[in-house]
Amino acid sequence: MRVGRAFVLRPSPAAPLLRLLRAEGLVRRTAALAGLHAAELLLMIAAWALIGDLVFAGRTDAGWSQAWLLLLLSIVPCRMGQAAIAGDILQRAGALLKRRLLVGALALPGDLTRREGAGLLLGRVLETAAVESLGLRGGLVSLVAALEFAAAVPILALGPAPALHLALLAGWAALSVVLVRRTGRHLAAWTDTRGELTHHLVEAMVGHRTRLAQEAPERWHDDDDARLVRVLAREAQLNRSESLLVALLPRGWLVLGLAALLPAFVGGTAPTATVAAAIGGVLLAQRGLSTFVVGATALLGCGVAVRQALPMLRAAEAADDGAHGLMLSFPPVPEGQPIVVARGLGFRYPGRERPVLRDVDLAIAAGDRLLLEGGSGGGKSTLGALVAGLREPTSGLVLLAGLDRPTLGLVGWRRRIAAAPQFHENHVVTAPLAFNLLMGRGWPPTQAQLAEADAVCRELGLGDLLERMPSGLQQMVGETGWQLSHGERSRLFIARALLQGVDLVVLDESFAALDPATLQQALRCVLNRARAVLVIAHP
Ligand SMILES: Nc1ncnc2c1ncn2[C@@H]1O[C@H](COP(=O)(O)OP(=O)(O)OP(=O)(O)O)[C@@H](O)[C@H]1O
Repeated sequence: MRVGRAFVLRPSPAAPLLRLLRAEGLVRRTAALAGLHAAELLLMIAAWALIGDLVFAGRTDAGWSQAWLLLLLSIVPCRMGQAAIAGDILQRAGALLKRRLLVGALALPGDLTRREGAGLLLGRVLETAAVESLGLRGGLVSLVAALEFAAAVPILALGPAPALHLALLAGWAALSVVLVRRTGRHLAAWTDTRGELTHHLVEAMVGHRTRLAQEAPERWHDDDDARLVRVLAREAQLNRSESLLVALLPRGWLVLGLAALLPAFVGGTAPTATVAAAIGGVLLAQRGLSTFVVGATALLGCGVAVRQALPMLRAAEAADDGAHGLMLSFPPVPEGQPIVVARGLGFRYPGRERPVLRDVDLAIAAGDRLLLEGGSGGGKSTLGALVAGLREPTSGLVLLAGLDRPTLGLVGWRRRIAAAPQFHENHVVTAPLAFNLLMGRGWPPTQAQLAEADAVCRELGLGDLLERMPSGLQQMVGETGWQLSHGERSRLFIARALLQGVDLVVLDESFAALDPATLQQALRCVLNRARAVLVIAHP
């Protein structure tokens, strides 16, 4: 069902980013900022050139001094404009970045979150704060440094040793790049070891109760010291590299730049005005280098953080691509009509030699009540995840109401099929019970949705629980709230899937924790309420 899609021309990967930046007015604002800074530099150079001319010509009358003052004063509005625009850019770009990261964090593929583990992902999220603070400021500061550097070049060209000065400046710029890259490597290594430490700590905390019960106390902190020593060693390397950058680059240039003027001083051949111009150029380039060190250090931090945030930014892009299902309408599939049709379906987990599923044909129609049984590890949950759109097949085709996944997008798929994954894959969010039940329907809920949630809970045998909870449906549940029992949680998961009002509900071992009488009651509720259901269970 990819008809027509092959003819859509894909824009370059930078195009969506540029579109976003344009939409936020960031390109225009950055150009305005660069313009104001260039104006400030020109005014400053003109002011100093004017005063230099006057002093060398011995003319110090009031008119010229007033012109000089006027030039200096015009710098003030330039500076004010720059500060206002820079603040505006930081605020807009920060908001844009936060939005993208939030979209991306929720759209991360399930396998990636599982593979990396909560700790490493938390580390990534924390690092992304640096993208905003360091990246944006670093970018603006580097822009200023580039302008100062560019302004120094023509001024040095006016001096008594233009070729020597420009060659030295080029060499020094090359050295700066080498030192910055070296610092970047140390920063990346330090960030990686720090991320591993965060991951280790989070894993230790998540598994805290198991470790208390199972692990010998003398082994609780086995690895901690070694990890900490590794982080500190990397940090020391980074500090040495940064010190060299900050101390050597601007000051080294000042010494070299002034030393290059010595022959002109000693020989006394060059006109004083050209020597003064060259000193001005050396000082301006030194200012550019100092600014560059600040900007480059910030940009390095940002680069490392972007590397961490990349999966989230990519996932945000994929979510944009997968959101076209929003534009389609989803009338319920009529009784007897196919909801899901799969042909030659296959799935192999990355890194595994053999596929878990091979050549599966499957058809589920509106009104069907299906039971999928099989031994442990046979691939039942994997098939359920493929049907629910939580995984994509490695071969074969799945159609949902006649459309394929690229056409519907994840959003469209979710509008037709709801899944209650296995217990260890499902989660009670720390929030009111009502939110946990209706999170698939948007928030805040209507009175009718709340009444429906209440009715489904009672049909599933959760009436007693609702009576016992002081705040009923508004009771906080989850890790730090009311602790639901195993059987209560599994019925919450069933209710959550039923309340999404979709064509097909996939329930993966959702009844395993229930006693026989409660199981019968829950099954009756599911059979009454679901338009079609696929139940996965052990024989
Ligand atoms: N992320 C993964 N990476 C590699 N292999 C996996 C992954 N998830 C599952 N498997 C393997 O795929 C096989 C099928 O798993 P699946 O969970 O689909 O089986 P199941 O029939 O639902 O099993 P059970 O009844 O025990 O829940 C198992 O051998 C499992 O170890």
